[in-house]
Formats: sequence, C-alpha cells, structure tokens
Amino acid sequence: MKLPEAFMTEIQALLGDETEAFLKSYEADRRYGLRVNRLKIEVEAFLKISPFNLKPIPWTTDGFYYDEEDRPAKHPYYHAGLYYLQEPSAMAPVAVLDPQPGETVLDLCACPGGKTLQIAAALGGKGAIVANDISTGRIKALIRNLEMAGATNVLVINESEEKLSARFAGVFDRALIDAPCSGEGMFRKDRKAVEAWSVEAPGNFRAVQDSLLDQTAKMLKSGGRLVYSTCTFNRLENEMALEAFTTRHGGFSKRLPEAALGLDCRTGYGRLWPHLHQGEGHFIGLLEKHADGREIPPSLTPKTIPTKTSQPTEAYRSFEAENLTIELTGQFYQNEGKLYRLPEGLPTTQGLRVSRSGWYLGEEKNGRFNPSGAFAMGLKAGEVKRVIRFEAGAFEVIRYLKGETLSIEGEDGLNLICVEDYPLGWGKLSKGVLKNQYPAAWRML
Ligand SMILES: C[S@@+](CC[C@H](N)C(=O)[O-])C[C@H]1O[C@@H](n2cnc3c(N)ncnc32)[C@H](O)[C@@H]1O
Repeated sequence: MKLPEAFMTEIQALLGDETEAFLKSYEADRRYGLRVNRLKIEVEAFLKISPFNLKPIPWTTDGFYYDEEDRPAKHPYYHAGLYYLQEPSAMAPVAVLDPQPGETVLDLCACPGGKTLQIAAALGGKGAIVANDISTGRIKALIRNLEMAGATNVLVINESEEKLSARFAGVFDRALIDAPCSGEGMFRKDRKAVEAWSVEAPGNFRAVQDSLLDQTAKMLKSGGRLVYSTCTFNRLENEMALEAFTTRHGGFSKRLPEAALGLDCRTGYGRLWPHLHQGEGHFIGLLEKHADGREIPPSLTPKTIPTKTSQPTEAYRSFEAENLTIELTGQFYQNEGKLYRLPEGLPTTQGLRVSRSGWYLGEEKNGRFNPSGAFAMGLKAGEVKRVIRFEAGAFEVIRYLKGETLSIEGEDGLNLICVEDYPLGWGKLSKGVLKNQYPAAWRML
C-alpha cells in the first residue's frame, strides 16, 4: 500500500528501526474483536456457550479475537446483547480508564458507543454515565447499541463541550475523550482513510481536541481521572496535545497505564501499534486531576435532576403488577407519555439537548402502558412473570427476530421472549398465537 510521505516521516521519527516492521504489518490481515457484555453474562459463562473460535485480547479481561467466518453479528446472542463487536485496540482506552461501580463517568465523544458500553459493563449498573456526542446523526446508533446491551444508567446528550461543562462542572469521577482525529490507525482496514488524509489533517483536528480537553478539565472532580484517546499515530494530536494541555492546566499530572495491559509506554503515554499488538493501533493518555485542584464554586455543585414525575403513573404500576415479579425503584421522568428511569445523582439537564433520559421503559396511551424493547433488554428473565425461552439454534428464534407471528405453546398474555435465559423482546400470546412485538428497527433482515 502506498502511504503518504509526510505520514511515513512521522512514523520514522516515532519508530526508528521498527519502521520496517510497522510497514510489514500492513500486509497482514486485520483482526476482528468481540467484547463480552458483562451486563448480560459473565465471561466464563459466555465461553461455555459461545459457538465461536475465540482467543483472548491481552489488554482486556472480556475481549476476544474471533474468525471472520464466525459471523457473530448473525447469531441470536448478538441480538440478545451478549457481546459487542469492536476493533481490538479500541478496547484499550476503557481498560486504562478502569471505571468502578458507583462512579459517575463522562464519555464526551461517544458515538456509536463501543466505549460507552464498555464503561456501562464496568459499572455493572451502579453509578451513572453521561454519553455525549456533537453529531445528531450518529446518536441514533448509540441509543440502539445502549438499548440492545441493556445499559440502563446512561444519559445521552447531544451538545457542545462548552454547554456541557457549564452544567457538569466538578461532577465526574472519570472522563473519556475518544477524540475526533485524522484516523491514521484506520489506513489498514479502510483504504479510503488514506485518500481522505492530508498533510494538514493532524493540525486541523487540534483546535477541537484542545477544546475538548479544556472543557473536560472543568467537569472532573478533584482526584478524577481523564483518558484521552485517538486512533491516529502522529504526536501533534497525541503527546503534543496532552503536553500543551498540562502546561495550560497546572492541576493535572500524567500517569502511566497499568504495565499489565502491555501497552507501549516509551513516550510516557500508552500506545498500541499494529506491528506490536494485534489490532489497528491507538493512542491513550491517562491524566489525573490533583486532589488540591481548583474547587468548584458552590453555585455549580450538582443538584438532582428535577422531574415532572418522580414516581411512575398508575398505568405503569398496574402493568408492573400484572407482568413483572419486581417493583422498579429510583427516579422516573415522564414526557409526552414516554416514561424513563433516570440515572442517579446527575445535575439538571434543563436547557441541554437530551437525546435519551436514561432507561426508556415505554409509552402510555389511552391509560395503558406499552413496554418498549429497551425495557425488555434491561430486564432479567426472572423479573418477568411469563417467559418464552428458545434454544439458540431453534428456527423460531430467527422467525421472532424477523418480526414474524409464531404458533407456539405457552401462557396467554404478555411474554418476555428469550434466547435461552437472555431477553430479546416482548410478544403477546393468545391461544397459541404469538403476536410479535420485536421493534421493527431491530429486526433481522
Ligand atoms: C472516534 S469517534 C468516537 C467513537 C466512540 N467513542 C466509540 O467508541 O464508539 C469521535 C466522535 O467524536 C464526535 N465529535 C466530534 N467533535 C465533537 C465535539 N466537539 N463534541 C463531542 N463530540 C464530538 C464525532 O461525532 C464522533 O462520533
């Protein structure tokens, strides 16, 4: 492959003698990655049922290489959200961020959401995530991915970093900036990325990268951790962006990623290279805000989100009593008949463009509550009174995922349809006929 001269000069400066090995890696086939969704299933349990040829990705505890011919996106387990398909080196930034259950985490450039899902799995449903992206068009895919994965504690926002930082000052324990960049790490898997690149490209991204860093600095708590990552190799968008940032903000210091992750840390930051790591490559900087960093003015300390209803309506509660074995707790929000459960402990979002206020439970129409597909995906089989379970290899499961009506035995009424023990969606059974409620947008083609 012909690579741009200016790009190769920078690679030579970074890699010296290793440049040849780097170039040779462009002849190798790309590797494919799958990350087990621990919101749905433990890694050990997944490995027992997985029909794929999996090999561990060294810098993760839940990521695996699979063979292209495995076609995991075609399997019912994919529709059950048991895993997410993600480029292997893209799994490293969240491994370095290392979010903990109960924390409040910002994912500033979140779409389409691979890293948001990884954060959600690490939190295990405890704590809250704000997933933001400037692109209105890309948010839809993010919401769909969150819903299918059963991530219920994510607030999705579609705002600029300036508007966000004005509202979320001092709120986050950890923040991820997976920044827009010149995409040099995409050259091997996408030849069009080479054509789109120009000598000016790295410099063109710096202004937005600097702004994302500056605004995130305000949003972290003292002692909070920031991961800045890109899928590009040049120093201008990586080391130099972070050195300039720490010069502008004295309250931050550089930390090295855990040695156990096996990243190349020779520049003082973490890197994955296609000739050293089986993946396309990534840059990862880890910074910590000093505990004695600038304090947040009291007027900006977070208040709980004000809600139109803090409790769900009668219609929801009667749906719950009829169909579930649990009673949902927490704070709820109802807007134009649509009911959400809010993530906990976040400031008010009034005046911000909120694309999804947490877990979308369903819609009330004419006094009746109709549950959403997202509600089904956030539940466990044991939390619903009537459940229909299909084997992964059963032809009914494919017919259900295609939106077809099925003739099956079971208890009349609303049923949670599962592949084995893992929810896929709802269906209403009446005298042996299952009316399919699988969302049209999620159907298998
Ligand atoms: C590398 S992609 C993020 C990938 C994502 N983190 C994932 O793992 O799926 C960069 C994202 O940054 C978004 N973006 C660009 N400028 C932004 C800004 N000023 N604020 C927030 N997001 C921005 C783009 O729309 C794009 O979705």
